[in-house]
Amino acid sequence: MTGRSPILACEGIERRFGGLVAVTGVDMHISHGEIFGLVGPNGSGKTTLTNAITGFYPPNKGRVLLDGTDITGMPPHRIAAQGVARTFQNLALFNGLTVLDNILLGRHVHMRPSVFRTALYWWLSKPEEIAHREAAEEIIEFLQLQGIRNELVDGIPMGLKKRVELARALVSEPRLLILDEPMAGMNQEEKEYMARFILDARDERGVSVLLIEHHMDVIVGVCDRMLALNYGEMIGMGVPKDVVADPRVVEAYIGGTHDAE
Ligand SMILES: Nc1ncnc2c1ncn2[C@@H]1O[C@H](COP(=O)(O)OP(=O)(O)OP(=O)(O)O)[C@@H](O)[C@H]1O
Repeated sequence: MTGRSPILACEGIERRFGGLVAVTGVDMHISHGEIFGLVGPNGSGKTTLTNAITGFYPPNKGRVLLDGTDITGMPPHRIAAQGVARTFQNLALFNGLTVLDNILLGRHVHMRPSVFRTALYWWLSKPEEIAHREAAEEIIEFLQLQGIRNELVDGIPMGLKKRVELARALVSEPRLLILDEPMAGMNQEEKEYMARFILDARDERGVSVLLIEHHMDVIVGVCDRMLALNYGEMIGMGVPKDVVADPRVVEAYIGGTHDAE
């Protein structure tokens, strides 16, 4: 590990919206193979930091480095092409398409434009499209989605929708996977499944993970290190069991709208 750049480094990140400072002074890094948690009460800047990393809202100050390469201010599609995949807090699946087709869309970063245009309809016709389908099938098996692969996403339960989103992110073969509240609205059993899949993605597929999550039991159980934000500022970083016991973090959660479960 010595001498190797972290998969992600954020240096002095600040993002403002008009007069509102949504995130400021964020310095953090994620090592290769690490599962890194990001917590904070509502409005503390978690999504803004994620958007600064992924190019949706570039930072006003600071730098974002991916495996040592400065990606600050690159448009989201170029950052995705560099190997950064994300899932969204509010699901971003395509209703009217099947589970398989939604997952196949995650291959777009590997498709030539002409292939992408026709992928959903003609993917059986060429070796390249067959390779994309094989990648999708492999992820379907990995995430145990075989039983619903041909169902429309519209009708499947929320826990499975979240899993399909994870599948669509993983099928792009990312180096860094950013998961924005992948367990929101899940029951205990679904949460345990999702936690297992995240660990397996790291262990078996070598993906590094930035995990935004309100469920502290998940953060403590799954993450190697974590960062806590409050009002856009860092209030704790380190090993989860220490950070969640930090009085500033406890206070932020008691004062906020989320319970530290
Ligand atoms: N596009 C935007 N325009 C204006 N203000 C914004 C924008 N995005 C976020 N904010 C503000 O920035 C602050 C941080 O919001 P952000 O969504 O990053 O917090 P969060 O920690 O992700 O919250 P939640 O847990 O509710 O998702 C909030 O005050 C929010 O209102």
